[in-house]
Amino acid sequence: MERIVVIGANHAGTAAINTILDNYKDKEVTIFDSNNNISFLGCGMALWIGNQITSPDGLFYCSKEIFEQKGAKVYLETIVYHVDFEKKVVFATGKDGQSYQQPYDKLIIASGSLPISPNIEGTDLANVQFVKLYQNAKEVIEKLHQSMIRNVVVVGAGYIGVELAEAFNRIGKKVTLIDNMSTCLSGYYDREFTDIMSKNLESHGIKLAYEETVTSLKGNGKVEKVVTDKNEYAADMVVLGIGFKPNSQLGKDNLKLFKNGAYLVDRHQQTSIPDVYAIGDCATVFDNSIQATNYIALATNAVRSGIVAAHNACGTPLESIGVQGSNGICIWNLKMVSTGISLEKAKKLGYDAAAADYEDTQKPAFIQHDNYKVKIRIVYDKKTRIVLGAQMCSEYDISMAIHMFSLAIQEQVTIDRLKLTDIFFLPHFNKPYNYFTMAALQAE
Ligand SMILES: Cc1cc2nc3c(=O)[nH]c(=O)nc-3n(C[C@H](O)[C@H](O)[C@H](O)COP(=O)(O)OP(=O)(O)OC[C@H]3O[C@@H](n4cnc5c(N)ncnc54)[C@H](O)[C@@H]3O)c2cc1C
Ligand SMILES: NC(=O)c1ccc[n+]([C@@H]2O[C@H](COP(=O)([O-])OP(=O)(O)OC[C@H]3O[C@@H](n4cnc5c(N)ncnc54)[C@H](O)[C@@H]3O)[C@@H](O)[C@H]2O)c1
Repeated sequence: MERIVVIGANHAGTAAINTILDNYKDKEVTIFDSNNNISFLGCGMALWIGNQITSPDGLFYCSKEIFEQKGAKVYLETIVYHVDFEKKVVFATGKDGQSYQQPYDKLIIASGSLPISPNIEGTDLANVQFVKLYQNAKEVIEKLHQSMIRNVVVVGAGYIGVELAEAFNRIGKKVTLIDNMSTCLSGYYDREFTDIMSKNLESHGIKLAYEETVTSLKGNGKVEKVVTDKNEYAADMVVLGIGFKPNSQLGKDNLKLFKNGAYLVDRHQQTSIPDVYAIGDCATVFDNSIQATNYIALATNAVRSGIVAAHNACGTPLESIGVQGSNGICIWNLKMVSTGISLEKAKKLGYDAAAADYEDTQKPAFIQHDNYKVKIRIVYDKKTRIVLGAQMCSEYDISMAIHMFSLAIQEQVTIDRLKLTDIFFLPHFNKPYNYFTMAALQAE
């Protein structure tokens, strides 16, 4: 039987493993993961901390037992410390000190990402928290129950930081949100959108500290304050959410790497060494919005890349169709979704880019209930007319709408083709002149 070894069994690894076990019965699958749990949905962390869900049970969708029932060998709490890419052998050590030398015919690396730690004094103080694993969330919740934690400082106003700022505020904590950029969510939206989110955060009592760089964390055993280049903030707990870096420790000396250290992979998820695949947060993606290799750490990319690698590793050629970094966030019922690149990012990348903006209510004025304003921006290249990105914001659930733009970017559709796209009208749902059409018609 062909031997397939998978290193890492979280979202990317789990997708690859289930695809193999469900579709290819003639493979011998061996799985190593250093954690004691798998498939933890990090996105549930803020809901759990903010008491919007009362238990973490629903935040797992797979387990060691499920893999074993499907015939795999699973070693949890087992760290892979070396791979001999020549001899095709994986070396690992279990929590009990047991060592493993596992030969492979095909190797899938799904070693994910690691939280970026700011290089400042005081990160080792008690109550300074990273938030990536189930254990991190559990520890935060236990501390919130045990000790008097009043002031929480969240460093990083990206997706994790904004979601956790809301979560701590929901349970009555005084929250300060710090970011070294001039706004929140700057990696995903233009200012016209992030200012709406900032107003939303402030209106709920979050103190915003943008364009500030944390220089040290102070305290005596436990953290007591955060010092930035401009201010000082009292802190009984500090949460660090300043981004992830790819975890490419195992193959960095043998496999070709992207500029940020992620494993460079082709459209089959294959690395620079044949029969070695990399998926999820440790690997690059093909970004359709810029038609180039990129790094976008999202569970959605992790899952799709896992499926693609599994089929290729089992001999079924399958090409990734690329991604456009579609994402969404919902903070006190303000929903924002985006795909592709923002106008600011497009210009920084040298595109002759423009934005077609529109704002309107979802339904005709004669509908007096559940009729919210929707703000939309379509970013396009003035030269090629191709859609580069889109952003939407509303209290209305616009999550389905962004998928249309995701597909448009994937298929390299021009904004002119969008102008007359067939979009139905029914007053219960939308307007005859809906905001997609009206925005596209604004294009210069
Ligand atoms: C708080 C939070 C909220 C998030 N919310 C969202 C969201 O709403 N939507 C979204 O799309 N994405 C979200 N993400 C991002 C998403 O969680 C990641 O993109 C996803 O986890 C990537 O999956 P992965 O399997 O590639 O990597 P990881 O989840 O990092 O898993 C890597 C696995 O490999 C194992 N491993 C690593 N090295 C070794 C080794 N040497 N030996 C053995 N095992 C090893 C680790 O134990 C781990 O289980 C969120 C992330 C966080 C932290
Ligand atoms: N809803 C979602 O789709 C969702 C939710 C959570 C996480 N995620 C993903 O998980 C990954 C990690 O999320 P994240 O929020 O950690 O990363 P992020 O990249 O979304 O945000 C990091 C933030 O930290 C800021 N920052 C960086 N260095 C800093 C410093 N030294 N001081 C202060 N601020 C600093 C950045 O400006 C940025 O705003 C991302 O890929 C994100 O897309 C997605």
